Amino acid sequence: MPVLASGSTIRRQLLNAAGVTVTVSPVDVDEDTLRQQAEQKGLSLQETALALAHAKAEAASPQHTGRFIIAADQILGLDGQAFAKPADLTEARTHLLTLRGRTHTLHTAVTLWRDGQALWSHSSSPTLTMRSFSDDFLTQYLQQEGTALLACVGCYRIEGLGMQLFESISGSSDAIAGLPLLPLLAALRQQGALTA
Ligand SMILES: Nc1nc2c(ncn2[C@@H]2O[C@H](COP(=O)(O)OP(=O)(O)OP(=O)(O)O)[C@@H](O)[C@H]2O)c(=O)[nH]1
Repeated sequence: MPVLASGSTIRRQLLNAAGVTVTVSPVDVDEDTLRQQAEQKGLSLQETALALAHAKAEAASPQHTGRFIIAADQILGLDGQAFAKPADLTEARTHLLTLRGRTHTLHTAVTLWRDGQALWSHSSSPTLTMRSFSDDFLTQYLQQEGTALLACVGCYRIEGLGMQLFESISGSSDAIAGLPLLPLLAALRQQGALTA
């Protein structure tokens, strides 16, 4: 059974729904410091997301010898500026007002490790254009979604009400939710962790 080195509920749900049972084993890496170091090295947001995914897999490795470890990371980019998950609903409102009527990118990376080695990784950059929703809609949306939004880097759940925020989307809904499934399932088959 692979290990999912993530505290993201939707990542586990996506794998379970696709028939992949995982052992959830979140890790505690200092994402802010790693992001700052990546920026100082001149890494792109996409490269930074991949570096963070690797850092999470590496942190999980010691306690899961011999097992496949799946780790992922997602950074929202708007005109080159990175957004992290909101600290509270006030910040979520501010984020959504900034994203309103504009196109942002979800730089998403996933990696597969075993015994301290990276076996495979993949990056995906869905782009999403938010419609110019009204202030009334935003107030209603925040009231309905509540603190569940604090777990979402874009302050939306694409699998639910979040879909009402958008004018257009390019990319798969699983990549938007934080885990590019088809490439990961192919990698798990290729490594013999799933039946081909
Ligand atoms: N439910 C849901 N979650 C989303 C969506 N878009 C982004 N997310 C979540 O936003 C989070 C992005 O932050 P990350 O730093 O990659 O992951 P995390 O939540 O900190 O969890 P770790 O993997 O333990 O670091 C992930 O949990 C994604 O699953 C969405 O549309 N729906």
